[in-house]
Amino acid sequence: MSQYRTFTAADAVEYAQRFGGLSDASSLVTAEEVGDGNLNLVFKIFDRDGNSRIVVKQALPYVRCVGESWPLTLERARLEAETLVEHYRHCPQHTVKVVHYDADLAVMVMEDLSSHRIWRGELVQGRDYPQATRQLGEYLAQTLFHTSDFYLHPHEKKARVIRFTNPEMCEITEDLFFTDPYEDHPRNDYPAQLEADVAALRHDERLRNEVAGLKHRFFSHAEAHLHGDIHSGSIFVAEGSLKAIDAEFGYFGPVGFDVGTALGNLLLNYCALPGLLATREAADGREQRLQDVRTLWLTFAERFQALATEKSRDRTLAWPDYVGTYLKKVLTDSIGYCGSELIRRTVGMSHVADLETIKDEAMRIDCIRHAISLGKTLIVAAPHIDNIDTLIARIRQNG
Ligand SMILES: Nc1ncnc2c1ncn2[C@@H]1O[C@H](COP(=O)(O)OP(=O)(O)O)[C@@H](O)[C@H]1O
Ligand SMILES: CSC[C@H]1O[C@H](OP(=O)(O)O)[C@H](O)[C@@H]1O
Repeated sequence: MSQYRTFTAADAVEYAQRFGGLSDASSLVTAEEVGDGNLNLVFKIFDRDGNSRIVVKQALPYVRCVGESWPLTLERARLEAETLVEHYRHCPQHTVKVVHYDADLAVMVMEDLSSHRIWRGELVQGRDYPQATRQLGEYLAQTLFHTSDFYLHPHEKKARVIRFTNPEMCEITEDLFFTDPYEDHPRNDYPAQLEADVAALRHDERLRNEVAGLKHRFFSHAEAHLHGDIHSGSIFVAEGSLKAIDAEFGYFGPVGFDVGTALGNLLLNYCALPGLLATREAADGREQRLQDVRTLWLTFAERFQALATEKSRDRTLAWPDYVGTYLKKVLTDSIGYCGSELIRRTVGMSHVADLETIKDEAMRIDCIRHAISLGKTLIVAAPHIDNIDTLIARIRQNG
């Protein structure tokens, strides 16, 4: 019989006292539920002085933003905790530290990142964190290289693919990214004024063919242990610091999916900036986002290449030219998945604050239209773009 029960604030305090690993645990007295994501409960636990000290996250047996009509596996708490532990092993400087995990209660306790802010909110305000994209590139290179066939023994890799098989969470991505936006689906959600733009996606044969390929690779290419949902709302930043959280979509999939999701969220902000900031600041912000796209890819690719040169364990994959050949394929995938993130966040059910908070309705619709059009362009162009400067030129051409 499962011990699972949904935590109250009092339960979360008691749990943090027992399992938070703090030497002054009895000073923890109150909790506030701060979850603003689509799926789970998140409690900040405060001490007597009102300082937030530790965080307790619990999976609900359903999708929080929809309700009990959409049941969802509690197993996602294990997948999240174990993915974060694994990523922390390879990149502690850019991964939240998990202190404790409990399968029966679907709860994990983790370090409190209240000194940081969620990156998306900062991007929406036009606040720049100059080191963030370099740090994100480092996180992606370290976590994806060390969980790939370049590094892991083939037996160990296969055992991990099994341990991190994540069918229910992957199904959400499979549907929301690659199916719904290209069909007339009730979960889709976009302004009526964009009906013609969205209908055109359904009838674009080249686009549909590329999206089929992206979904097929998401199903079948177990290249590395992905974060699985590395958007700017899953990343905390502070001056000189970046930490990834929220890894419940973690599984072994195509490396370009993580890189492309991260790039896509920079470009969602790029599309939204004209609606968020005054003309001059928006133009500067957009230039900065394009530089961020460049820095993110180059840091990821250079660091992955260096790790492969230094640490590849498989003698065949260690052939000096091979990592370059592989990274070209990763760039193609990344551009495709980046385009699919732009489309699923505008046409599909799950939207982003960058676009949703634009106050002027006509401007908001223009920005969403731009994101859809850029997403479509990138998905179709991806197989023909073989370097980052061509990608940036293509983004500029699109407006
Ligand atoms: N370690 C943490 N420290 C401080 N706040 C956190 C931490 N983890 C999550 N949060 C807060 O909870 C919110 C939701 O967390 P998230 O992991 O994104 O939930 P979900 O899985 O529902 O998307 C975050 O946007 C952030 O405000
Ligand atoms: C029905 S889940 C929709 C959406 O929510 C997840 O994001 P988050 O956990 O950060 O709120 C993920 O991106 C899913 O695609």
